[in-house]
Amino acid sequence: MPFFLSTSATATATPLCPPPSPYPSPHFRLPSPPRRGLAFLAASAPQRDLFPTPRQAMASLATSTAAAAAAEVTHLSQRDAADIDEQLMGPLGFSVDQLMELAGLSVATAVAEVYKLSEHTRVLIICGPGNNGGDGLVAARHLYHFGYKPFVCYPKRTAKPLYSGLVTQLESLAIPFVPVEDLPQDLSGQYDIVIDAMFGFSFHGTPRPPFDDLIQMLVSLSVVGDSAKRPPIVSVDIPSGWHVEEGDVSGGGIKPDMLVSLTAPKLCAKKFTGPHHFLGGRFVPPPISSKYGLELPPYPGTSMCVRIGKVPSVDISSLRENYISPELLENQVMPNPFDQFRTWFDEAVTAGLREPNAMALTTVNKAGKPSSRMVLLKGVDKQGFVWYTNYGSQKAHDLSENSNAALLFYWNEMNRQL
Ligand SMILES: NC(=O)C1=CN([C@@H]2O[C@H](COP(=O)(O)OP(=O)(O)OC[C@H]3O[C@@H](n4cnc5c(N)ncnc54)[C@H](O)[C@@H]3O)[C@@H](O)[C@H]2O)[C@@H](O)CC1
Ligand SMILES: [K+]
Repeated sequence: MPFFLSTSATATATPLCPPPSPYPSPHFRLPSPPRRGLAFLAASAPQRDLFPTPRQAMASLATSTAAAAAAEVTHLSQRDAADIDEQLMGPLGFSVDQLMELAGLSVATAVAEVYKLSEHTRVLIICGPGNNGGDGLVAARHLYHFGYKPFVCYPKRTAKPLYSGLVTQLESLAIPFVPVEDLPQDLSGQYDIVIDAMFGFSFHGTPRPPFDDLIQMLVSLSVVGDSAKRPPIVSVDIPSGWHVEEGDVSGGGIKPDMLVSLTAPKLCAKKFTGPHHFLGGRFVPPPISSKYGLELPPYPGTSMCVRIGKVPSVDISSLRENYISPELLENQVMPNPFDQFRTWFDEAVTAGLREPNAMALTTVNKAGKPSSRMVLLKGVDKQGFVWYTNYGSQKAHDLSENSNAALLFYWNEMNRQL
């Protein structure tokens, strides 16, 4: 029969311990000796100790990622890409400004998803004369608003109101426009990301000046051995200079680290071997999907981009986050840890964190073997923290043998754990 457990085991703890950070952090102390451990209280609540929502969400994310990797994603010919463009902006009622805005936003969100602001701040966006360049101008604006520091190289400006408007918008943000001749031959020292928005699906032949030199600059960048020592290259829709269908025919072209395909990948994307392939341009209406038989991965939630293909294997030791938080000193925290918990919990809820009531519960059996699992907080008062479980669970067994337990809340987005 189900019941719930409440604990006051951590009532005397000082429950304030931010993740590793430059400021002094109070310690989490287990009470010594612990109070009356865990009280088994009769209740008729159903078993709720699982974590259905995030677990299901994880499963569905894993499934959709794997599905996207496994399923044959449609690749468009140059002709079909241009046809789709025409139909979107003809019978389907879109304007070029709208599509460009959504495309540029997709590029910016994909970049921000992979290259965290804390490690990649300065972004050089090299823009070409057509709509691919326009996507770059839009992405520059969004990246600025995300907190990045964009620099734009836009050597062949198009004298149309759409483009001059985008330039004015960037100028109003004091985003620097860098002339080609002012770019250093080696971009590594000055930029943390380089976005290639020179040419998209209308590119033909061989690149003409000044884009030939700019492409060579990116080629030299991509041959630097240690990828950690150079800015990653992000290509918008097509790696500039590649044949739209055949790819890098000469083998001497740009080797981007990331490709953001728009609407649907073009045929050349089959030759892309970099670690990050994303799809953007979340505007494809059903008449286009059915006419061209488009098989594309679903966009998760409200995202403007979705990863296509395999998730790259990560070097675990390279994962790190620079925590930037206001100072937290012991004399700033409330004397009663329950009051402090309530204040922080309310802040976590107000900040819109996903399941701020999720907590890790660690129990220990009579042999001293610890076990941890996630449970959901169901209440808190001066008596302690409440969650639900049933007599048959391992945690219930452990608690009946050993009343010591620990709880951990981890509110990553707020740099707080408790
Ligand atoms: N429906 C879609 O698929 C959308 C497409 N968008 C973007 O639009 C791009 C296509 O835009 P455009 O058709 O304007 O074409 P591009 O941006 O691909 O390039 C066309 C421009 O490049 C020049 N050019 C072509 N070959 C050259 C060469 N060898 N040397 C020097 N210059 C050369 C042309 O004279 C023209 O000015 C897509 O790749 C994508 O980035 C987005 O803006 C919006 C939605
Ligand atoms: K490009």
